[in-house]
Amino acid sequence: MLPDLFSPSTAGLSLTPDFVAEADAAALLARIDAQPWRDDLKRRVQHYGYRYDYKTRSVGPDDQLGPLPEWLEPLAARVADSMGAAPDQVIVNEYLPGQGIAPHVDCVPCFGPRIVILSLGSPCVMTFSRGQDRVDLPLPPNSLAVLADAARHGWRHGIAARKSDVIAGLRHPRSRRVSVTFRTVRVSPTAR
Ligand SMILES: O=C(O)CCC(=O)C(=O)O
Ligand SMILES: [Fe+2]
Repeated sequence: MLPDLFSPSTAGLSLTPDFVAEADAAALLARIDAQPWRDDLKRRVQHYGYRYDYKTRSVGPDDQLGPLPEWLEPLAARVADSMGAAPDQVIVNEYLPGQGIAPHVDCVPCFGPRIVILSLGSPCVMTFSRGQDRVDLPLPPNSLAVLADAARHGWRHGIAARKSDVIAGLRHPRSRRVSVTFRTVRVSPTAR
C-alpha cells in the first residue's frame, strides 16, 4: 500500500487503515464540530494541550492550554502506542475543497520524534517531498499515519490546495476533510 520509497522500515512512515470505526469517526467529528474553531489561518483549526504559534512557528511554556480534553483522551491513549509516548498536543485541521497545507517539516525543536495524523472525512493525497523527489500518499478516511525517522525529519509533507486528487488513476473530487494531529511537545526544562 505504501510507495516503495516509504517502506516503513527504511523511511519511518506507516499507515494504518481503519484505525477508527466509521461510527466512532462520526461521533468524533460531531464532538469536534461542537468546539470553537480558530479562523486565523485560511483553514479552520483547533488547538489542544499547547497552542502552536503560526507566526513564530514555535511552542513555548506560555503556550500551555491545559490537559487534553476528556473527549480526546481515549483516542490519545490508543495513539500513545503508535507514538511510544503520551501525546500532549493536538491540532485539528479542517480542509474544505481547494484548501491545503504548504510543504513543511513539523517544528523539530518544538515537537517529539513522532507525528501521528488521524484522517476523517474526505480522502486526500498528502505529498512528501525531498529535493526533487515527490511521493504522493493517499490518506483514506479513518486511517492513522505515523511520521517518524526520515518521514518526520528528512521529508517535507504537504497537501496541495486543489479540489480533487488522482488516486490510482481515478480523479476523486474532495469534500470536507478534518485531520487530528497528535504530538509530544518539547519545552526546555529551564523554561518550565
Ligand atoms: O492535516 C494533515 O493531514 C496534516 C497536518 C499537518 O501536517 C500539520 O498540522 O503539521
Ligand atoms: Fe505537518
